[in-house]
This record gives sequence, C-alpha cells and structure tokens, in this order.
Amino acid sequence: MKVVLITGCSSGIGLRIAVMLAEDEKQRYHVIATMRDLKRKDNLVKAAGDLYGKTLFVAELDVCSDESVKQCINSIKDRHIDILSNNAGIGLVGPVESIPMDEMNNVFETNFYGSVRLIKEVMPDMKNRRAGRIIVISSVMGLQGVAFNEVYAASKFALEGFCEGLAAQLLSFNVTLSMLEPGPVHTEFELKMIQGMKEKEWPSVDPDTVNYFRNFYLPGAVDIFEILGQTPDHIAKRTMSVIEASNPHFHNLTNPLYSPILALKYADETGCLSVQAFYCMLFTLRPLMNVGMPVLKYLTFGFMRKWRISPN
Ligand SMILES: NC(=O)C1=CN([C@@H]2O[C@H](COP(=O)(O)OP(=O)(O)OC[C@H]3O[C@@H](n4cnc5c(N)ncnc54)[C@H](OP(=O)(O)O)[C@@H]3O)[C@@H](O)[C@H]2O)C=CC1
Ligand SMILES: CC1=C(/C=C/C(C)=C/C=C/C(C)=C/C=O)C(C)(C)CCC1
Repeated sequence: MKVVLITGCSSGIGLRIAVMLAEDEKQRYHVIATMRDLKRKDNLVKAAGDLYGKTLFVAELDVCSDESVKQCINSIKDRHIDILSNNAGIGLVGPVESIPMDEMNNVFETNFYGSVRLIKEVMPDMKNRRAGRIIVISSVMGLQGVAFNEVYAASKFALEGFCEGLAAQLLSFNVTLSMLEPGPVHTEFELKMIQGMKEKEWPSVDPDTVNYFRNFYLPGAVDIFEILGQTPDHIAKRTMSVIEASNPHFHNLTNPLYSPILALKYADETGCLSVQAFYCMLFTLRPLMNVGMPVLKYLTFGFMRKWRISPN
C-alpha cells in the first residue's frame, strides 16, 4: 500500500482527495488525511464511512507550524510517505490598500511556506529512496493574476516558481512534482471569498476602487463561479489521475476554459495583451458573461482568433 499524506482535509478538495483515494477498489492507498484542528474532522469521518480506520486515518497538522509538521511526519512509521499532496490553502480578496500586512503574511505563510515546509520535511527521505510523488494544489491564479486577488495570486505564483525549479532537480532522484491548477471550485473557499465580501465595508479605500470591487469584480466573480465552477470531486479525480500516471505532467489545468486566457499571456511577451484582455473582460464585457458558458467560450476564442493564437 502506498502511504499518502494530504494537508487541509477538513473540507473541500482535500477532503474529497482523501476519501477518493481511501475508496480505491484495489486498496492501493493508506491515506493520512491531516487537518490543523481535529475538532473539524466530522465531515471527513462521515464521508469516509467504514473506511475510517481501515484505509483512511486522520492526523493533526498545521502547515504554518514547524513543530506540528515535524510531529506529524515523525509519527508515521519510518517517516515513509510515498505521495505528498499539499492542498491546505486560504484565499484573500479585496483592495490591496485595505489589507493589513499581517493578513498578507498569513496567506504566504499558509499557501507558500506551508507547502515549502511540508516538502522540506518529506523530500529528503523521498530522495534517499529514489522514489516519491509530490502533488501541489496551486491555482490558475498561480499562472495568471486576477484583479483584487493580488496577494493570493502572488502566493500561488511563488509556489509555481519554487516548484518549477525543484521539479527539475528532483527528476534525477526519480521523484516527480506536479502542480494542479484549478479554476473556481465550489467549496467553503468560494463562500469565504464571495459571500464574506458582500457585507464588508472599505473605509480606507477610495470610492472608485470600492465601486470597481463591489460592482464589477464581485458580480464577475459570482458569474465566473457559476459558469466555470467545478466540483471538488472533479479536482480529486484529476489528482488521482496525476498520482496514477507513469509520467505525470508538471502543469495540470483542471478547467479547459482557462487555456485560452493563459494562451493570451504566453502569446505576447510584452504582457499587454493579457492585461488588456482582463481589463476588457472585467470592465466592458462582464455583463455578457451571465448569458452563459457559450458566450465566455466565444469571447475567449474570439480573442484568440483576433490575435491569431492557436488553442493548442
Ligand atoms: N475553491 C477554489 O475555487 C479553488 C481552490 N484552490 C486551492 O485548493 C486548495 C483547497 O481549497 P478548498 O478545498 O477550495 O477550500 P476549503 O476552504 O474548503 O479548504 C481549505 C482547507 O485548508 C485548510 N487549512 C487552512 N489553513 C491551514 C493550516 N494552517 N494548516 C492546515 N490546514 C489549513 C482548511 O482547514 P480549516 O478547516 O482548519 O480552516 C481546509 O481544510 C487551496 O490551496 C486553494 O488555494 C485552487 C483553485 C481554486
Ligand atoms: C476570469 C475573470 C475574472 C474572475 C476570475 C475569478 C474570480 C477566478 C477565480 C479563481 C479562483 C477562485 C481560483 C482559486 O484559486 C474576472 C476578474 C471577474 C473578470 C475577468 C475574467
């Protein structure tokens, strides 16, 4: 049985990855589903049903604490982990000028250093054994910045840069490192990101910026979740296929509708094309989006035709 350690399993994507691997018909996985607060384990335990204590085990791990990470890894037999899935993460939206530095630090501490901390702890044993697989739940925002998500995107960009370097180094040790880059996924993350923002006041921010955030970005984000939103199950299946692939890819975008948006970025080295396209989508074309998916497809492929970009 392969030992899999997953972070952030109290809800959402981490919970689904843990349960899906534990449910494997061939019982190939011994899943250590970790979370920072064991009082939040009920949903996971319920979803695991009979598999709890058989193929799925719960352990405490706070990705922001050196001590917690060491304690958890040391509690595993021979510290042997075949597959590490870094999933724990938090979002942060809003006008940058209103976000306190300690909130920004917390996002980096969780999303970037949280993953780095786990990788540092687990990677030396994988290198020694010349075997191992690391899967990092990044985001499309690790490849493409989105207005009003600057700090979150920066934390995921940092993760992409860190892992791109490491992936090349690890190849000579037969350890693979893969990123998953989901677009919007319906989890508690969405609720925290959108619902929590509706009532919030922004006293220290100029009225134009508050207007752009409230009346352009937030409705746009709601539409994007409605039109493009995937389920945690979808991301869990994709994670499973990365785990099972003989030669897993480094980038794994889970939502094909994002490929044209990213193509814009790589098609124009000045970066102007993608900044302008995002500007248009946010401020000019957004009202069209709620007409539905076909319109979004038409718009993104329309941009590509206009600038003669191939979808592949
Ligand atoms: N939902 C989306 O639209 C997208 C999400 N992602 C990424 O997917 C990952 C999972 O998010 P998702 O399932 O959607 O959101 P959820 O909010 O449902 O899950 C996030 C998980 O991370 C845990 N977590 C937060 N901080 C820590 C910490 N310090 N130590 C350990 N665990 C922690 C949370 O635990 P607790 O319950 O204790 O807060 C929770 O279990 C994140 O990395 C996110 O950035 C990427 C693209 C899109
Ligand atoms: C694409 C796009 C938008 C919003 C995208 C959002 C909200 C994406 C959310 C992605 C998530 C949640 C990733 C998690 O890691 C805008 C700015 C509304 C308009 C321009 C096009």
